[in-house]
Amino acid sequence: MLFHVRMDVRLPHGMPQDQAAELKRVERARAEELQRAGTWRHLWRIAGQYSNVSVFDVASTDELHTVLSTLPLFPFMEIAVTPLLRHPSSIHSDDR
Ligand SMILES: O=C(O)C[C@H]1C=CC(=O)O1
Repeated sequence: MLFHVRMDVRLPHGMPQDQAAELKRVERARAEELQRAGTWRHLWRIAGQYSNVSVFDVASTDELHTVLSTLPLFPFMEIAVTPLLRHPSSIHSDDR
């Protein structure tokens, strides 16, 4: 199942820089791991914002929730999820 996910990161203004840097480091490591596994299919920065649009490929909404809610930055993100399905006019033979 494919899901479009938008994440808006909202780190507290008072968060110490070293804590923010460590959070970003572990978030990046987890994001890379999920991309290598094929779970996090696309990851795009939204220009001018500390936000991304992503596509996740998971077996269920339960799995998506588990993946998203265990991201290191999860407590500091607003997340919007949109389920996707193949468009009938798509010329692509798979869902990639
Ligand atoms: O930077 C972000 O958009 C938030 C999050 C997503 C991947 C990552 O490394 O951090």
